[in-house]
Amino acid sequence: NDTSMQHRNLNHMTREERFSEAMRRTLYALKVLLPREGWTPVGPEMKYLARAIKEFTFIIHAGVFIPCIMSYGTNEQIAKWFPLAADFRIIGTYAQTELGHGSFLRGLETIATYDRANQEFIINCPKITAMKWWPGDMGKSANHVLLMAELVIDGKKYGMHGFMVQIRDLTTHEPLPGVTVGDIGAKLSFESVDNGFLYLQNVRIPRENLLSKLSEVHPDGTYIKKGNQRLMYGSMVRVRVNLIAHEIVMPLAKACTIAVRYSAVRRQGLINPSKEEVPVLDYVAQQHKLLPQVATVFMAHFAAKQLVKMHHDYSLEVEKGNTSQLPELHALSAGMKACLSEQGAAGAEIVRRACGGHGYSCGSGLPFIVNRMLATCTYEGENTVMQLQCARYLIKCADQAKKDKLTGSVWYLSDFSNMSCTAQTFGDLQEPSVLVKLHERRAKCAVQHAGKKMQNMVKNGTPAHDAWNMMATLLINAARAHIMQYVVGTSVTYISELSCSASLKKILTQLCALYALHNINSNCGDFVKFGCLTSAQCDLAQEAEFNLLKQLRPDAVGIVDSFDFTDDILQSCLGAYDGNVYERLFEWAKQAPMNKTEVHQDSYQYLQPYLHEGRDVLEGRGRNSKL
Ligand SMILES: CCCCCCCCCCCCCCC/C=C/C(=O)SCCNC(=O)CCNC(=O)[C@H](O)C(C)(C)COP(=O)(O)OP(=O)(O)OC[C@H]1O[C@@H](n2cnc3c(N)ncnc32)[C@H](O)[C@@H]1OP(=O)(O)O
Ligand SMILES: Cc1cc2nc3c(=O)[nH]c(=O)nc-3n(C[C@H](O)[C@H](O)[C@H](O)COP(=O)(O)OP(=O)(O)OC[C@H]3O[C@@H](n4cnc5c(N)ncnc54)[C@H](O)[C@@H]3O)c2cc1C
Repeated sequence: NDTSMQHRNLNHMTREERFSEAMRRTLYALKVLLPREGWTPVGPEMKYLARAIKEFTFIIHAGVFIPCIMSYGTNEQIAKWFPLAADFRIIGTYAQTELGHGSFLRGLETIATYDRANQEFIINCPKITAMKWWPGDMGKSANHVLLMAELVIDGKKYGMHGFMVQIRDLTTHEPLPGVTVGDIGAKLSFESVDNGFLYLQNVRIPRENLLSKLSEVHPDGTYIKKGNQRLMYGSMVRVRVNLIAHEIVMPLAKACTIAVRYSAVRRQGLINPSKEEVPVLDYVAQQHKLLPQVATVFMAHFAAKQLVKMHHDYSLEVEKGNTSQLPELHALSAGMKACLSEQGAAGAEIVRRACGGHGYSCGSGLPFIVNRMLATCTYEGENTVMQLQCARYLIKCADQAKKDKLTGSVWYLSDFSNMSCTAQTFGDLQEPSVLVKLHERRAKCAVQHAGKKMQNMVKNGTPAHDAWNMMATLLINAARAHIMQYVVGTSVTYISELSCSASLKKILTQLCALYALHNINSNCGDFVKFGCLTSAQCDLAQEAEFNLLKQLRPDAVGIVDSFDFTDDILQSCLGAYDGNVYERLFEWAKQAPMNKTEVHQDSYQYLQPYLHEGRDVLEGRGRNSKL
């Protein structure tokens, strides 16, 4: 209710206005509304803040830079940098991606050379492709970066390390000597974020600015490893775990709220010719577009909660020096981020398109969501690369399953019990336990299929790396199948253990079954190819999905209302709670800058001569053209 937090209409603002407004609102929220002892930008309030603000800035500062200080810094370094960053007295970003490399981290070219005489690191981007490119908050906001660079001592390379580098003067905010920094320009979305470029030339930093939890350089240049070097990748794992809730589940929930509410209001066409126009939500085709996406919100939310818990438990173990869970967590977080961002981004576009022309209007609030969700398929690990990372782990586990009983998220790879499906009716296929088994069997077969294909190629003399490259599509499918069985399995467990009313549990169980059946029907080739379902059972699976659409239709609006987004957050003429779509759209359009004058003078000057000729002809004073 604080007017300082109300959103002006973003679509009618310039990019620079949105950048400034997001910064004002974010700092107001964090510094005025939230100042409490012990508050940190990575605390529980963030999920409320992320809900409460449609566009905020300092996402990387709060979501990546600060957690990295905690992950990579020694206690002394944390004590120095964390309070400054948590209180926004320094603004940082995570500068890893370069103009020439983003996915292949071993190819990064920025160099940090140790200067023993002065006990400093000299940071250099040796060529244009080494320039840091993309980091959020870096173009105009950040005065520090957590720079990921190749450490070099006496000509020897030690791999990627994290360095704290100041890039702007703390008084004037001007770039420091050797620093060329700026905004990378207009993007598909994230208008309020200053993703930036950073070119460093002979920038010197003290030895103490190497974040040294995992390794350190002594004054004489001796390099000491202090832990599992794969923890150097740990920040990416944490962000992949966290971004699912913030950047996939929540935006998709907003898009579904808008599209379902609008579909309940928008009347268009007839089902029964003798009756009146129907709300488009009565069309089964519309239900088939919208309701599986609503189900995805819930299932992704449940699976993400489980992943966050797994990451939390893993983090406690790492503190004790036990990193044994890291490979599974890396594979699961990479696969979940990739598969759920793929589903979420596609789902947001499906529901946008289901809103017809008004879904194409920025006044619907949907283009903002769709464009922003598209970025989740690229940042924090491009999806293909992430799926292949997940597949790499699955293939290794499938080999191990031949001799060991596996546990954790891959346990099903060593489950050799009879997994044939005996479903005789569509009701059988709505049973959670049947759906879980079907997904486990499909995943197991997909992983084994990809592995077998590669083994056969290698047996016939193909080098392993070529076999891997040629079977990449099968490997990606195996990763998707693995994640789908994880999402379905964890959701079924979560719902069964949820203490809630029977009516709510019934709805959640129906949504879970809808999500699983929609996935089966969208991938029935796999389910038949791997012998999970017969062709007749595939027909039953379709019948089962349609039956659930019918059962869920009456509660569709109530279900999205339960996401509880305010009109101010949705910023949607189609999704406002009162359903006054047309009045809101008209009011919104009238506020467009184009309409601040009746005649748009800048364009009218070009049109005027022709219009006056037309006027003269029509008023009998001019000659008509020969056309
Ligand atoms: C004020 C409001 C605040 C709101 C806060 C909200 C917070 C939450 C929301 C956050 C918003 C999100 C914004 C994100 C912005 C975007 C940021 C970025 O994009 S940062 C840059 C991200 N970049 C990447 O992810 C790069 C991807 N590439 C890689 O990770 C690696 O290059 C690679 C894994 C693809 C390959 O690495 P490489 O060293 O070549 O490894 P190999 O493939 O050879 O594998 C070797 C070995 O290492 C293991 N491995 C690889 N990665 C990891 C890892 N991350 N963790 C653990 N282990 C890892 C791999 O499994 C192999 O193991 P092996 O046993 O040998 O099989
Ligand atoms: C909105 C946004 C915010 C970002 N914020 C940050 C940030 O704060 N900090 C930061 O460091 N970075 C950030 N990034 C950069 C992001 O991490 C990279 O864009 C991402 O890692 C992909 O790297 P790339 O762009 O170099 O693509 P590349 O790695 O060049 O990949 C290009 C394409 O090649 C294919 N490909 C690449 N490798 C493989 C492979 N091994 N197998 C098969 N196909 C492959 C894929 O199709 C891929 O899409 C951001 C990016 C975006 C879009």
